[in-house]
Amino acid sequence: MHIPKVLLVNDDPASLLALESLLAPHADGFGYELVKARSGNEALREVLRQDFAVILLDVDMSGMDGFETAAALRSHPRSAALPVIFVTTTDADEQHRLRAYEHGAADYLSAPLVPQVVHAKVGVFVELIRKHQQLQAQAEETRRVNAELRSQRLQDLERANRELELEVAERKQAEQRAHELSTKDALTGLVNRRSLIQHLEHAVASSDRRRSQFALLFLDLDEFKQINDGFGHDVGDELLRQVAARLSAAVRASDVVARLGGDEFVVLIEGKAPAENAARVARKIASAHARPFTIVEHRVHTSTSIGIAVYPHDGASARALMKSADLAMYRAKEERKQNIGNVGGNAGGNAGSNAGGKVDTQGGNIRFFHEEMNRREHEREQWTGELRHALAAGQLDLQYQPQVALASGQVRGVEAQLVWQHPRLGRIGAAAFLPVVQDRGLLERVDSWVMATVCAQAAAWRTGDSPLARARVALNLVAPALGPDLPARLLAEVRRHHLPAGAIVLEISESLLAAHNATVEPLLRQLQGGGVTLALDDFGHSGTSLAACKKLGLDILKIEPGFVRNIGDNAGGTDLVAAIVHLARALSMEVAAIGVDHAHQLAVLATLGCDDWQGALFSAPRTAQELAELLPEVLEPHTIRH
Ligand SMILES: Nc1nc2c(ncn2[C@@H]2O[C@H](COP(=O)(O)OP(=O)(O)OP(=O)(O)O)[C@@H](O)[C@H]2O)c(=O)[nH]1
Repeated sequence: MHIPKVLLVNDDPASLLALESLLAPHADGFGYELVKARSGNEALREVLRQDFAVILLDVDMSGMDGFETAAALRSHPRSAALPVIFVTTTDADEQHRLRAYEHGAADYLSAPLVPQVVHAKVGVFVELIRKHQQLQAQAEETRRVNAELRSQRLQDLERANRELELEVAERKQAEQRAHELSTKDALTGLVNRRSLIQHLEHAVASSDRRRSQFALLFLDLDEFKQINDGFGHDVGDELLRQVAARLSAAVRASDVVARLGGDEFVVLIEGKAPAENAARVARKIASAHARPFTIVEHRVHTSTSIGIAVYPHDGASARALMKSADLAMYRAKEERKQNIGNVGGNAGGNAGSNAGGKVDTQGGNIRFFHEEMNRREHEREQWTGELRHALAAGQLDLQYQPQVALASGQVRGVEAQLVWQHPRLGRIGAAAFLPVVQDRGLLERVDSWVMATVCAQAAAWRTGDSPLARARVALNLVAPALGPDLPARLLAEVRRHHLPAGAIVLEISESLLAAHNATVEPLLRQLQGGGVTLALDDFGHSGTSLAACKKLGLDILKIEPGFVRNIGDNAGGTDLVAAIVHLARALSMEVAAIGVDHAHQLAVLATLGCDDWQGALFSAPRTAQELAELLPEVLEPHTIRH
């Protein structure tokens, strides 16, 4: 607390000293300080500098008198409330006294000054300021304490909040852990048996609601026990983990992969065509197992037996379906064992096979619970195996069907068609095996062979004096999609054989375009940039719009045989072909008709302004050898017979 101060103002030094002397003993005793000012202005300066409890102001000062000084003090906010005691040495009248009060006097003293009176009056104000200071100090303390309490409370709240958040997070983590423990397999992180049953029951309910199907794959590693025994349990564990990873990589994110325990796994496949998808996934899994696993310094070979059951055919409940899939897996395992027995009794198993003598089962055996599906799967496997063999054994060949210009009757080109000299079935076309063989890698290898053979043949015709020296050669692909590397593969063959632009035509099916419009466009541009002509095969077969043909910038449109067959019928078949020719013209595309077997069809096509045609009426597809033998007779300008 500050020591209270009392300001004495008088322009007469003697009076000022007298007043000071009068107050000094009291100031010492009462604990306040005296400050002197010798004019009104000096008093004003002092009150701006320091705080006073009271001011004793002489009224009769020369220059600025006491009243003027008081008025100035009142006008300043800092001193407006400062109590003023007027002091006068003259014997003031009542008028004078009133004037003083009008100027805001707190009190009035006139000569002769009685010390006790002056002490008492000054003491009141000093006491007042002391009380005021005390109150201020208390208020300050209260504010400080309040602020402290607030901040303390805030800190307490924040701490409590943090503790609460931590507890919530810990509880959540614990719940998550508990959930994982109850739903996940600890070794592999896959869905566990308990959770799989729930997934299955859910799948059953949703399948019943939608009247849809779903498939269950039951997998068991072959001779896993021997791996455990041969390499140790830790290697066995790591193998299970790696198998889990390969399984997860082989399926879509929406499929459920579970470990039942031991070396048993289950994959649940929902969505469209679950049986077909299951077979595909099973093959993918089997081939994923065909690659060895690297565990520490070991290269471990394994394979898996897979049983497939489809809901609701093969089981009316989750458990019944599991049983069927398990049974199918068991049969797959039995078959495998029999095969191994047949191959040479290498029942030494994987540990033995890891040492070198593994019986190649393509990574596993797959068996449907349902016999019909098994039959189909078996058929598919057989065709795939035979085609793989056919490619290696040179059983594949190409036949060429001439394409004739309608206006001139000249052979403009040939369309290469894949044929297979099948050892059992004789010569068969690609249509016989394409729907069955789904091994995309194999089909792409067949395409590579077709591209290389067609380009080599085209080059051979061009170098000799063959009537086909200027013919363009069209080829068809067997793979179900235009892979991103297809242009590079085909153009490499074109360049290898020094074929000029326009020598090779790639026939693209409507289905090939339909599925991949956005990704296909740049591939088509790349092919055209490399001099390959593009034809849309079998137009009208699956409803490609002409606008799409225009957008894709195709060069030739081949009208499918079904339309050609209907030429001349009474149901507007001719009009339909006329409309197609007309629209193709409008899009600046060449038009060719396929499957022209009768002269009347040819006559109509001629009147419609079709560019080329191809069909039995001119020639069936023939091998290059056969074509050469038939030359020149077949390749003479053709005469249209009406
Ligand atoms: N490393 C490891 N082994 C396990 C685990 N759980 C079970 N096993 C072993 O896995 C083996 C399962 O063997 P089976 O599937 O019955 O037999 P297999 O040797 O695979 O023979 P087949 O299935 O008939 O080809 C047993 O030897 C179990 O001891 C595990 O968590 N880790």
